[in-house]
Amino acid sequence: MNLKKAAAEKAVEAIKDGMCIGLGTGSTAYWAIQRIGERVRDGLKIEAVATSVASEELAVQLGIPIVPFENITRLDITIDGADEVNPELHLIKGGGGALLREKIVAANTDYFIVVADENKAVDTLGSFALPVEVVPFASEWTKRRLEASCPDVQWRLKDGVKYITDNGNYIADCRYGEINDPAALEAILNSIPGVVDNGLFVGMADKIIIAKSDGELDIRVK
Ligand SMILES: O=C(CO)[C@H](O)[C@H](O)COP(=O)(O)O
Repeated sequence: MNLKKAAAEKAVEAIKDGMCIGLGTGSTAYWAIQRIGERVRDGLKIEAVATSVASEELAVQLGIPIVPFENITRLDITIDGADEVNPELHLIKGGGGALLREKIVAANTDYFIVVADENKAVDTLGSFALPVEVVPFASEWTKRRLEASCPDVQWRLKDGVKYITDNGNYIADCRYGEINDPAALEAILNSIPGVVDNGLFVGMADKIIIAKSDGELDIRVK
């Protein structure tokens, strides 16, 4: 059974005619976009924005109407994946490098649905290295500031060079171990000059759909 697909397809059931939809990024959001594409082919009337170039390209291939961000003021529903979800519905995101656009989109959405397989459910956030998006200017200085609060900070690399986000920035992957107060850490990180944003999504998810290997869906709501 494809757990990511099962969670994603359940989430897509919430989409109705006339809605503006935020499309997430990653291998779980991929299945949501595929299903939305099928429903559009069957006559669903929606408009969408995407949280990454990759998701936008996929949506366009599938015939999902993509509109400029400036053309809409608010999204009805966004469906996106996560790297970790905790029992309070707080998240770590950004494993795919799209955390900034994902957070902007989630923050401007009325109902943010997170889809995941059971491997993403944790009691305490922090096993997954927290992605922090950093502007390239003086980035080693910013990294040193991050190291003041985190024992293990590594630049994300792609093909041996620093990974560049869709926004032209770097990602520092920060291993904190257990993150017991995500809201406090989010505020600390975002107060460091040079940090654009970080992958902690605190209090943003309205619903989390976790597909389990026994075939059940674990659905958590705010
Ligand atoms: O935050 C993300 C991308 O920036 C993804 O939603 C997250 O990494 C989960 O990815 P996947 O569904 O492939 O496991």
